[in-house]
Amino acid sequence: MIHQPPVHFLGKTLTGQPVQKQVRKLKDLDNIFLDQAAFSAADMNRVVYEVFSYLPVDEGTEGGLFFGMTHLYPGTVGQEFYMTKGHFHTIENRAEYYWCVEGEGMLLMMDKHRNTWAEQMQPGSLHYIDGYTAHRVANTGGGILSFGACWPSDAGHDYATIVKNGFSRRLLSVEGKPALV
Ligand SMILES: O=P(O)(O)OC[C@H]1O[C@H](O)[C@H](O)[C@@H](O)[C@@H]1O
Ligand SMILES: [Fe+2]
Repeated sequence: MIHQPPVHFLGKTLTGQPVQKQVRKLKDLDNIFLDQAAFSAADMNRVVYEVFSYLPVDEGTEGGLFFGMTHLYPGTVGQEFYMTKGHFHTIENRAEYYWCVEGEGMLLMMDKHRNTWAEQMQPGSLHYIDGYTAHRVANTGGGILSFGACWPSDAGHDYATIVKNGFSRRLLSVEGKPALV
């Protein structure tokens, strides 16, 4: 039997059934940004990013893979660029790939010892995120940053550790340029 694949990935667009769309607004990113005054003054309904996910197996399936496309909008809160919440995986040893399709950004990674480093994202850049490593993406450009992701379906997302302790370094816009401080 010959099957048509159910999902198509054209440029930065993921379409077909079953693709799920998740929208994250500023109000979903409480306790993420450093400048709480700037955060409180901002429009909480502002969309920061959208994630389109292809989840062909149930969440938690050992050995399965998920696929996602994230569109992260440009913007800042205080001196910080719009960024994803960031997470460790609940099953800590699970790795992930990110790759940049469009735009300019920075992938922040932090290991269990709280060492933080960053990789530059530009169209075509491929990023291997090892297990035990928290990951967050910031949009440092003037347009949409689109990146793909592929991760194990049993990895899970541990957001709580990042909401509580953050990353050990922050990516700030200093004179319009990204600086890890
Ligand atoms: O989950 P966040 O930290 O908000 O990042 C946004 C999303 O980025 C990628 O698409 C990941 O693969 C998703 O698992 C993640 O949900
Ligand atoms: Fe992840």
